[in-house]
Amino acid sequence: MIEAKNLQYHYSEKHKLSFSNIFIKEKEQCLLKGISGSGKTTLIHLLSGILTPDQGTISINNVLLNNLNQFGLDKFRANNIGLIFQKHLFVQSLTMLQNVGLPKSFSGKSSDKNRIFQLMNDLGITPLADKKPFELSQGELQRFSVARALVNKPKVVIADEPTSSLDDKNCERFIELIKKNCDQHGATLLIATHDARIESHFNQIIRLN
Ligand SMILES: Nc1ncnc2c1ncn2[C@@H]1O[C@H](COP(=O)(O)OP(=O)(O)OP(=O)(O)O)[C@@H](O)[C@H]1O
Repeated sequence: MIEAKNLQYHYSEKHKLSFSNIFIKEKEQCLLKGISGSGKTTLIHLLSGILTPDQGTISINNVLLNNLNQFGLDKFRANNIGLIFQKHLFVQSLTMLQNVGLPKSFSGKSSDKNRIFQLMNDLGITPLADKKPFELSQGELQRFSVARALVNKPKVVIADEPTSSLDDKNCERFIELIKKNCDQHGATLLIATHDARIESHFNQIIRLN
């Protein structure tokens, strides 16, 4: 469940953003749409506790993020939210297998190799497991981002333009995998996107003004 009320955020005095209230029920799968600059990425960063709102409240699965300090937020995110970003941030000195396992160690759980390999097999990236991030293409890194986001079986998955660097085949594969995984684990899914290819897969659409 994702609930946001009366959210406001400003990057500068001249630039203030306010958002309509949002309520996404547990297990719902939803797209976040809006023209460029409407605040999709900002909203995703607020919902995942990366940015702190100037005003308003955010609850994820009935936990009020406003009540958590930085350490609490980081721990809550590692345990409960799978994030997929437009830009792929990986630790360059680690292999992809080690990178995918990182959320497990952040959340204080031991590594689940079966889960990691099952996800990498589903995404067709197992042969790249021993490579380092700088050796991979953007599309390959994107698929590793998906594996990393899902490794902890999060109850909420939030993605920002996850299919922008994928060809049609991998875009289709991504949507199938993410929807299937969210269904299997009862996770709520929110995807911010411009990608017309994925719209038909979702009934629920939130539009930002
Ligand atoms: N770090 C920043 N500093 C100042 N202004 C910012 C910053 N990040 C975003 N903005 C501004 O805030 C507004 C919302 O940006 P945001 O990236 O959230 O929109 P978006 O809908 O995700 O855009 P796009 O679809 O182009 O990715 C834009 O006007 C943008 O210029």
